[in-house]
Amino acid sequence: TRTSRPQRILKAVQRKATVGDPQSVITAIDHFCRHREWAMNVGDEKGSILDSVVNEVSPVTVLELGTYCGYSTVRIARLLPPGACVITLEFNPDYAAIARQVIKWSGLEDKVQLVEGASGDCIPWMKEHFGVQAFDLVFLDHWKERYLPDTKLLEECGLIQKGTVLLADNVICPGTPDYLEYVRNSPRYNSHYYRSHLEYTKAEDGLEKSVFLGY
Ligand SMILES: O=C(NCCO)c1cc(-c2ccc(F)cc2)cc(O)c1O
Ligand SMILES: [Mg+2]
Repeated sequence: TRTSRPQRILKAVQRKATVGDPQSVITAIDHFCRHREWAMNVGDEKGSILDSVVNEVSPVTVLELGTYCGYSTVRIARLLPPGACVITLEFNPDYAAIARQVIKWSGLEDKVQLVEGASGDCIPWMKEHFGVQAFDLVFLDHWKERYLPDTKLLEECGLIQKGTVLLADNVICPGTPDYLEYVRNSPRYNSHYYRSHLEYTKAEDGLEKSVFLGY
């Protein structure tokens, strides 16, 4: 049977990127997805906004919801200082298997913990299992209907504390209307919309950054 799209993305990384060079992995995936086959990576345009938020927050612990092929995991991890790490959750085992290899090719495996499972099941175990107090940055990029319930679950588990920054992909396309309404109307969040485009296209999309103000 045919290879999968994630397998073809990994092949492009292995053909075009240099082992241990995260930027070359990012460039190889963006080139493949722009010129060969579209895929749902955050991409270079929104990726630059992600970079600027990571640099502004200088997080010690990052939670990424939705790994896919590991493109944004590599973007985030390449900016982290020694001792900082990103925990990334992926429900789909085929995506997780490819992401592990992409992350390894980039040489950033020491800064990444990839967890396979459903966010709703894994989040309640984060504190106990990973010794996490609270996340400094959460990048939401998984099933769009899970953004709001998982944000509420993170609040209930005490994994979001005063100053925690939530950065959500795809708030326009495919769209996360209930999540947007919540963070924009809640007195406990300060929200800002970064207007951009759906990865590798001219369609509008954007990132919503929401800072938790505490209770
Ligand atoms: O579903 C998504 N992510 C979770 C996967 O487990 C996702 C989808 C799309 C997209 C797809 C189809 C289309 F027509 C437009 C957008 C884009 C993204 O950036 C995404 O993150
Ligand atoms: Mg996305």
